[in-house]
Amino acid sequence: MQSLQTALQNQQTDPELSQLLELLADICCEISNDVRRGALAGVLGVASSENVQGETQKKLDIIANDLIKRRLAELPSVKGIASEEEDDVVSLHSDGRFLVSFDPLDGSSNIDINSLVGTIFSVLPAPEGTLTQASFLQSGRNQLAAGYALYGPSTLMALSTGQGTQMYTLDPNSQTFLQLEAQVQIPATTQEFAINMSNQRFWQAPMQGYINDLLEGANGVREKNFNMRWIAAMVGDVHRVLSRGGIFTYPADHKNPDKPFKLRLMYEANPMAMLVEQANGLASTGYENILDIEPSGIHQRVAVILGSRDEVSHCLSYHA
Ligand SMILES: O=P(O)(O)OC[C@H]1O[C@](O)(COP(=O)(O)O)[C@@H](O)[C@@H]1O
Ligand SMILES: [Mg+2]
Ligand SMILES: [Mg+2]
Repeated sequence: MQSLQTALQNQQTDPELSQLLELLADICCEISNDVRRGALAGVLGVASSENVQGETQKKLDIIANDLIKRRLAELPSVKGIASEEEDDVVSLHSDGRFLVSFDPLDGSSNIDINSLVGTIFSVLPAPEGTLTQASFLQSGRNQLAAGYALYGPSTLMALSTGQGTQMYTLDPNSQTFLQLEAQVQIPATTQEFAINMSNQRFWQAPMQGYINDLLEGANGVREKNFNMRWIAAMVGDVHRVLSRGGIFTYPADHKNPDKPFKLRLMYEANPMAMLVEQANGLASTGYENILDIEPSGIHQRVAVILGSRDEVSHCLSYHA
């Protein structure tokens, strides 16, 4: 198995970008060690704070955020960062070439039940001039790299630099990532969907119609049965989609009129959309390809429908 470092060299990745991705991998390895030690490392439970989005922070949200911020500051090529757990962007090196957006810990509600969590990251080119929020407001098509680490029974990492999506596994002995798959391919068809069904009555008509037809299974217009999975961590649900196909969606809902969408564009939807598209899948809001969205804010939220190409297209036909 080739190491992440060798794989990036073989792909002729820009050396400074490789250095950044290797650092991100190293940081994820450190977070993985904290997650594994759990209560022994004192990382479980809630912190006494809220993030900019009014969500209660878990200790591990803050620990992971501070670790990523501190370690990325070591690299002169990083101009600034944006994080789910930071109100504003953070300036690092004024001459840096890269911007990094991240969700330090995705699936926070899973931490205390010892279930799947992960870290999601996205790398953009840094525009010239002073760093502001506007520096980050670039469409997902501009991403130089996107990836996630999944802290599960083993620690895995999915990564794309625009040359397909690769999957790596963490070797706990050498503390390095080794390549499992050089070209992840999401099957075009599926019989598996992922959605938080408890929000059903709050969805808009197109999603109501689509999910109703899935639930009717072999007796309905789809003429086949569908299975449902919901991990409650996007990183886990997207990992399943990359592993064996499926459709994952967090659609618009009117449960809370001030918050029609759940997932954040810059550090959840965009990096996952890149990984999925690079693995032959599709990622849309229902009306627009996620990677084509021109962002309006670093914490902007969007509807997400992603996964197996034919199934996502089928779902989009309800939105047409
Ligand atoms: O609570 P719900 O509706 O199941 O939402 C789960 C969704 O929320 C998230 O956990 C949000 O991410 P954070 O944990 O980073 O806030 C997604 O990963 C996941 O898909
Ligand atoms: Mg998240
Ligand atoms: Mg998070």
